[in-house]
This record gives sequence, structure tokens and C-alpha cells, in this order.
Amino acid sequence: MQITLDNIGRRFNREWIFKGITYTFNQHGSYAILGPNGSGKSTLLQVLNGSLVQSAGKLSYLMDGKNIEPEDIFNYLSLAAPYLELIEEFTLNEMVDFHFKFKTYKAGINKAALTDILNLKGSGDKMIRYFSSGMKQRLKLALAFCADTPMLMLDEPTSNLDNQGIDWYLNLVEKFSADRLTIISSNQEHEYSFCKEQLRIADYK
Ligand SMILES: Nc1ncnc2c1ncn2[C@@H]1O[C@H](COP(=O)(O)OP(=O)(O)OP(=O)(O)O)[C@@H](O)[C@H]1O
Repeated sequence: MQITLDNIGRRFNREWIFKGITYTFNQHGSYAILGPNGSGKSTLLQVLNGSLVQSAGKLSYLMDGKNIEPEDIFNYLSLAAPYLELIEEFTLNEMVDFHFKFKTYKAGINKAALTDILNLKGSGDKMIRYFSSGMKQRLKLALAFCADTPMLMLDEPTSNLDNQGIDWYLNLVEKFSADRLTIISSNQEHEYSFCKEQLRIADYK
């Protein structure tokens, strides 16, 4: 998947959060969107994943030489973000089954393997509501990494994770991000140091 931004801007009311972004996210590339708190990283990620519409400019998606419409882009995307909630009333098994009604597992992964990755064997009937915040974050990440989509977008991927959780995240990056466009919105170096490209929001104010 390739995403091309032509003079993209987004404002809320009269305030431009960023403007004039002309940039290409290439297929299979790894990108970090960087900037301090409140600079607009999440806003840009939401524009890229089609959940917010840009206020200016043109955004286009290309997959194997074919244009994809922004309203269809969710079919090609795995996303983990603080504003994307798990369904607290579901058990772990129900949450995984629900998620993979809409997505396909990566090769070699199934529900048992995913629960194994989470280190939650035997907790399939536990309700998400009773998971710790770190456990919920791990689940969001595992659902995103283990879905077979050409795009992976992660917003603040290690929030609520301890040092062990950060190593666990980096292990998933190694295993599941190589063959897809990966975009991380972050201001913590350990989350994005593997990314080959960096886009700084401050350059587009
Ligand atoms: N729905 C909204 N309506 C009005 N302003 C908004 C809205 N969403 C975000 N903003 C503003 O846009 C700016 C950028 O917010 P955004 O969440 O994108 O920043 P960020 O770089 O991701 O921050 P953080 O690192 O704290 O997560 C902030 O000033 C925020 O208040």
C-alpha cells in the first residue's frame, strides 16, 4: 500500500494543526510521525486512516497499481490507538473472534497462537473489563499485528506497557511488520527507533 499526500492540511475551527504536507508513504516502508504533545500526530494518523477528513489537499491510496477510495481504506488497515476501544463486555475469546470476523489472520496465526502470544492461555473466558490497562494495550497490539493487512498504524504503541511489555512489542514489530506499510505516531524513541523514515509535524505548521 502506498499513500500519497498532496498539500494536505487539517484544521479544527480556525486553527491549522498542520498544513502543506506533500509526502509519500511507500509500500512496505516504516515511518514515524513525530512531535511533542498536542502537535497533531494523532490527527495526522486519523487523516491517513480515513477516520478524519483533511481540510485541504488530496490524499490517495494505491494498492498493487489500483486506486483505493478513502472510504474503503479500513479494509486494508490494522490500527491500535488509545481512542480505539476494546469491547469491555466481551471475553477475550469473543473479542478475538469478533475482530477476525472482519480481518484475516496472518499466516501461521490462529486464536490459540494469538492467546499464546499474549501469554493468556486459560484466560479465554475472562472479560476484557477485568484486564489491566497493560493487558488491554497488549491485546490491542496483538489484534493489529496478527491481522493480515497491508497497512499497520499504531498510535502511542507502548502506552501502559512496562519494560517487559516494550520488549514484547519490539518482538512483534520484528515478526509482523516487515512486509507491510507501518506508521507509528509517537514521541518516545523506543517505540519508533526501528522506523527508517521520520516525518516531523513541526515542519508543517
Ligand atoms: N476534535 C477536535 N476538536 C478540536 N480540536 C482538536 C480535536 N482533536 C484534536 N484537537 C486539537 O488538535 C491538536 C493536535 O492534537 P493531537 O491529538 O493530534 O496531538 P498529538 O501530537 O497526537 O498529541 P499527544 O502526543 O498528546 O497525543 C491539539 O491542540 C488538540 O487540542
